[in-house]
Amino acid sequence: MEHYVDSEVSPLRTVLLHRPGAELARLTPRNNDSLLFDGIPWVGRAQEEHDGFAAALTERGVEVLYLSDLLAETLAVPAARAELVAGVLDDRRLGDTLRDAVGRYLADQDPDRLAEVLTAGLAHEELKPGARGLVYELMDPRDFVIDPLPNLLFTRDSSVWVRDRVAVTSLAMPARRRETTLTRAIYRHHPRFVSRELLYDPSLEHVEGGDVLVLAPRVLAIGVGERTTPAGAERLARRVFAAGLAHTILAVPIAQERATMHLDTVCTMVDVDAVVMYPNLADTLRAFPVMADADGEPRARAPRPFLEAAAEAMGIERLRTIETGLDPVTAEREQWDDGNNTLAIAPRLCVAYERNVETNAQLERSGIEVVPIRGSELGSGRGGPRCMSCPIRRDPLA
Ligand SMILES: NC(=O)NCCC[C@H](N)C(=O)O
Repeated sequence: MEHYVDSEVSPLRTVLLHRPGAELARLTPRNNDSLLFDGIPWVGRAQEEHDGFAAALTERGVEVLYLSDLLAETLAVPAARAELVAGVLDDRRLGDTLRDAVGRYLADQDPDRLAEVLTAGLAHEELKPGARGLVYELMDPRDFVIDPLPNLLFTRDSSVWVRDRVAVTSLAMPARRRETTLTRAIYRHHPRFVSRELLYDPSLEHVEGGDVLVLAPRVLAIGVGERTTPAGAERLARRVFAAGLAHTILAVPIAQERATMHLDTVCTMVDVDAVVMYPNLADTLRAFPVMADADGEPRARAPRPFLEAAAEAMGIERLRTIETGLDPVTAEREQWDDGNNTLAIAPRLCVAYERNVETNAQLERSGIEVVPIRGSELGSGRGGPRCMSCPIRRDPLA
C-alpha cells in the first residue's frame, strides 16, 4: 500500500473523495455566499451525482477512500479525538459557558456521530437545554454553534501528495479553514498513514491544493491568486526543495477572481505532455521558474510563457494544449462550469462534467477519452472532478 503521486496523469490507483452529506443541507440563501456556494444544491441529487463520479472511478479499478470513513476510524484514536474536539472548541465566538456545553455534547458522541458533527456542524437547536449561557441566548437561532463544512466535497484543496509525502494545506477562506483540522488528524493518526511527517501544515502561509499541479516527476506548478499567496508558494517551494521532491517549481500568477480561484480551474493535464486550458488565457498565462540556490532557498527566474517554461522544466519539446477552438462566450461559460477541471485516470483518459459539451467534444477529437459525469448539483459549489478528488496513489511515472 504505497502512497505516491509524481504525475497528474499516470494510472490512478487510490483517491480520497468526500460524499456530500448533511453539511450540504445546511446551505440557505442567507449563508450560501459566505459558505462559498453559488446556489442551494438539491442534496439527494448531489449525492447521486457523486455516487456516479465514484462509480466511474471504481469501475476503472480505482480504490475510493471516503473522508467520512477515515475520519470516523481516526476518531477511535483517543489523541485524534482530543485534537479534533479541541479544534472545534478553539473558537472565540463560543465563550466559556457555551464552550463547556459544546465540549460536553461532543464527549457524549460515538465516533460516527462525532464525525458527522465535525462535518455537518451543529445547529443552534441541536444543543439540548442545560447550562448553555448568555452567548447561546444571544445567538441568532438560525446560526450554527459549530459551522458546517460544505466544501469538504472538494478534497483536492485540503491536502496534496507529492511523491511519498503529504502536505496538509493552509486554506485561505474562513469558511474552509476547519477542513484541514480533519485532514491533518487523518494523516497523523489513522493507522493507514500514521507517523507521517507532514510536508506542510495549516498554520503556515496560505496554499490550497487546487493550485498545485504535479506536472511531471520533480516538476510542480503552483498557482498564486485568490487562494494561494506568494508567501505560501515560497514556503511550499522551500519545503519541497528541502525534501528533495522537485527540481523546478513554476509559480503561476492567476487573476484573483472567483472564476479562477485555483490554477486547476483554468488548466488540468490530460496526457503526459498535454493540458486542457481555458482558451481565453492560454496565450497570456506566465510562469516564474523557481529553483533552489546553493543554500536550498527558492530563487525565481524571469517570468516566461507558462507552456514554454513548463515544457523546459518537464524536459519535453512541447507541452500541448488541447485546442478547444471555442468562441470566447462558450469558453467562458464552460470554464465557469469547470470544463477545464478534469481528473485524469490515466494518460488520455479523464473524467469531466458532461455539461461542458463543446470542451468534451474537442477533447475527444484530440484523442482524449472523456468519462462524462453528471454535475448540475455538485457544480453549484464551483468545482469539477479534479477539485472533488485527492489522488493518494498513482503509478510512478519515473
Ligand atoms: N480546486 C478547486 O477549484 N476547488 C473548488 C473549490 C470550490 C469551493 N466552493 C471554494 O470556493 O473553495
